[in-house]
Amino acid sequence: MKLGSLKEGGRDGTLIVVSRDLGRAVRATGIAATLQQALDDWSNAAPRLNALYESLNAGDADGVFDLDVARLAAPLPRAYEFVDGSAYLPHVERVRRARGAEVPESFYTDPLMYQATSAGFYGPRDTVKVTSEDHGIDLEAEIVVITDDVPMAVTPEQAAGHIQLIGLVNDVSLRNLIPGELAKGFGFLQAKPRSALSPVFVTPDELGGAWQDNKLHLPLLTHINGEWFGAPEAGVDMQFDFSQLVAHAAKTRPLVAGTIVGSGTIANEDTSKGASCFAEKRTVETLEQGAPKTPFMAFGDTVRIEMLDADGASIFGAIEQVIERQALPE
Ligand SMILES: O=C(O)/C=C/C(=O)CC(=O)CC(=O)O
Repeated sequence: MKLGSLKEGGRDGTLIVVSRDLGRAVRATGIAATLQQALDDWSNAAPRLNALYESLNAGDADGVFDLDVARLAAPLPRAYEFVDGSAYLPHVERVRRARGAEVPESFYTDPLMYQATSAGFYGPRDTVKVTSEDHGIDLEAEIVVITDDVPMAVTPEQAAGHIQLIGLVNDVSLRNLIPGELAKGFGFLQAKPRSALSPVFVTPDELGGAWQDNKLHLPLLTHINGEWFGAPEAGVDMQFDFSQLVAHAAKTRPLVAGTIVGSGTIANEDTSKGASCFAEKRTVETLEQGAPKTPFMAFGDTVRIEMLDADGASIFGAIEQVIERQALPE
């Protein structure tokens, strides 16, 4: 099934069930007011939501309306946790090379992960607000999974059973703030502002054969200002699958229902697939042409991130955002 949230009813939005073709929706009133509420009681809520999804697709649900993506909040407008991995080593190698840092051997056996911002997510059409272009405005196109309650110290095999929903994220990154911030040794803060989530999250069964071995085997498409930017294969070069990433996050603490676990920026060894962030594109240009040619994003630029199924249909809907200057408070 496919689930989203309307920008109505409070800070956590209003849960809706969305048709497979993303054209229609129905409020999940009577089952759960918000997606977080549904995840808190997933074993009861999921079958009831799924029954509503089936009747919506069959055309016999009540209260159906046409879906307007502009009215959507992020499916989880705020979440208790967002932990973001970095499972695609070609990305790690390139961004580190760009700032003259080494890739330790342990990164190939022990997932890299940080505690990201979850207090507020942009909706799929919300503008990205940044105070200055000098920050080096970048996107990171990624896949996320959403868990139910995960006990502490689960194995990857056990963790796999706790992956309930899958979606996309634009992990907005401010590249010029990263070197100084990471040099302090405490991790990202100012360099990782709010991220945007896809219009809908979907259950793994919605992905058919594309969801295998806890990886999503499809390309993730990014366009910048309407131009193709990249379509790396998400099932290729993923060093750690989602069950390993969830188990890693849960090693010393339980994860609460609604925890969002990110894959890291989708990247392939094969540079002909393009990039999912400007930092990588600039590194490839430096290697091939001696210097980066493509600037980071500017105010007014648009980013579009989407994944299509084998028939060319959008699975999660598109994240489509304009970069906008945030005025300073008076
Ligand atoms: O090491 C750096 O300079 C920056 C790293 C990231 O921004 C990585 C990150 O957010 C995780 C990922 O997308 O793979």
